[in-house]
Amino acid sequence: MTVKEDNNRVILVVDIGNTNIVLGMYEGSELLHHFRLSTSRQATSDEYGVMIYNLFRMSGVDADKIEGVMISSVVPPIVGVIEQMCRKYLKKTPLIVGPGIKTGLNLRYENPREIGADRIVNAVAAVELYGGPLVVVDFGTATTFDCVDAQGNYLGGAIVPGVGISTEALYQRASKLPRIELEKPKKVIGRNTVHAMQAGIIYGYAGQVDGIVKRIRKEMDAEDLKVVATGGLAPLICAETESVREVNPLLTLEGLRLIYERNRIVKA
Ligand SMILES: Nc1ncnc2c1ncn2[C@@H]1O[C@H](COP(=O)(O)OP(=O)(O)OP(=O)(O)O)[C@@H](O)[C@H]1O
Ligand SMILES: CC(C)(CO)[C@@H](O)C(=O)NCCC(=O)O
Ligand SMILES: [K+]
Repeated sequence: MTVKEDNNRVILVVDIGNTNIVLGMYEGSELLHHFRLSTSRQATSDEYGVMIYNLFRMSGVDADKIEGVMISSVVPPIVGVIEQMCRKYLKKTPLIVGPGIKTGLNLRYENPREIGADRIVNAVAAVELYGGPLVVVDFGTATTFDCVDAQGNYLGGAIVPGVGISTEALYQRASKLPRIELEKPKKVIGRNTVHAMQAGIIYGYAGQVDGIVKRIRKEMDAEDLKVVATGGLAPLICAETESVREVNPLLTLEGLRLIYERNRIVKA
């Protein structure tokens, strides 16, 4: 790994999800490193501090070079723990996506505070990279659909049980169904249990995306709607969709970086 010797500022972005905490280190617009930790509701700020310390050491980035930290969280109890970790180990007070943070979007949810921060962050990145009108699909713990029109209005969207949790429920609740490897089966008509489950999950989720997108396109009256996807399972599912044009696994980190830049207070 290369160690950057220049004095350029580095920012740390942190996406706290229900399954994973994803961290990215950016120098300017360049993503130097990214890491995925499993979300632990028990871990203390010191335990997260040890992880961060090791990640910095492993990647050869000097923690003193961190100019600032931008966090989004959809797990309320963890954000305070990570915030404390940043203060103690990085000597930085992080910015947190929420009220008071500029996103550049006009949030048209009935109650904007209710929108998951990750959904806002995805929408910000997608608008910047692809331009509206668009829909972002994120295959995380939940699969989320977020719509933005050509004027930058965040319109809302849809929330579906995610691929991982629905597959887990099937295995937990049906005695004869095993835990399976998620890979594309050769045919949609499965002739054994594993192939039948793989067909149902992969083609089912792909069809769900195409079906919801079709309705969104109609409701937004946007023939030119762009469909962008992110999240761990996006490549697998989206290869089977007709509507998804772009898969960008790092969309949420990009969004956090953009929001940081829009809210950065330059110290004299
Ligand atoms: N190969 C796989 N087989 C089965 N389930 C998987 C696989 N890869 C990921 N998952 C599950 O899919 C879900 C989404 O995974 P992913 O890693 O994209 O989460 P994430 O985007 O970090 O989610 P969040 O942001 O909500 O924490 C998780 O519940 C995960 O356990
Ligand atoms: C839907 C999830 C769980 C996806 O991570 C998250 O965005 C969330 O908790 N949202 C809050 C509800 C909403 O966005 O309307
Ligand atoms: K996510």
